[in-house]
Amino acid sequence: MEAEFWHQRWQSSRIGFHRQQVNAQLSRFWPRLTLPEQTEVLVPLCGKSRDMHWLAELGHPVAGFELSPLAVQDFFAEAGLEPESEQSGSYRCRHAGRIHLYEGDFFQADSLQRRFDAAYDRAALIALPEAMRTAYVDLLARLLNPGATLLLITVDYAPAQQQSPPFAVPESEVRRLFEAHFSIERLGHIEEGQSNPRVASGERRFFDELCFLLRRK
Ligand SMILES: C[S@@+](CC[C@H](N)C(=O)[O-])C[C@H]1O[C@@H](n2cnc3c(N)ncnc32)[C@H](O)[C@@H]1O
Repeated sequence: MEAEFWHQRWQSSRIGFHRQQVNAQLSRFWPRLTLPEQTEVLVPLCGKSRDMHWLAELGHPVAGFELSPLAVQDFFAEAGLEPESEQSGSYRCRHAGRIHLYEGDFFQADSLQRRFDAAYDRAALIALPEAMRTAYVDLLARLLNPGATLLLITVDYAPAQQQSPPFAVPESEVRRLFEAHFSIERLGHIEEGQSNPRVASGERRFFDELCFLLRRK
């Protein structure tokens, strides 16, 4: 999607992807990664996700990347935090406690010359249209050290829509995109069923949330 699409979504508060609760598959499966608490976690396309507070509370430094200044501002304000701010390469970096949010285009992240041993993607890959996904995966492969782990959460639903996010990214697509650079294990699968309004209305046949553990080769 174009940057303007996301800026408009934040400006008009059309952020249906944002959750008040920590993602259930994150809290269930993160312990499987058995990461030392000092391991910094890369969170691409982070929005104002509360999952970042959860990771920081475990002791992890967190490096989030987010296009929207409004999202970054809200993230800290809603937590009652007053971040410090500094320029870091082409990014404005706002940080408080263990959490650093890099404001700008994640696709420029190479320029920081940073590498990570862990990453968390919830609603980042599925926010990108098909044409951008290979570039996203290639960038993740460059940013993650060999042996690094990525907890990836996607959605799969039918009938799939092609025009706007969230895009359906089934297991076959995850394997096609990542298998050159990562080993892949599917950890979990939540069927929203009738609790999803579009399934309940008959507009969609199913809506599932998938969770994968990927390890950089
Ligand atoms: C679907 S939302 C998911 C946000 C977050 N991961 C969550 O779980 O709530 C996608 C987010 O990515 C941001 N975004 C989109 N393209 C981006 C880019 N190129 N660089 C950084 N952030 C981007 C959008 O502004 C939006 O906040």
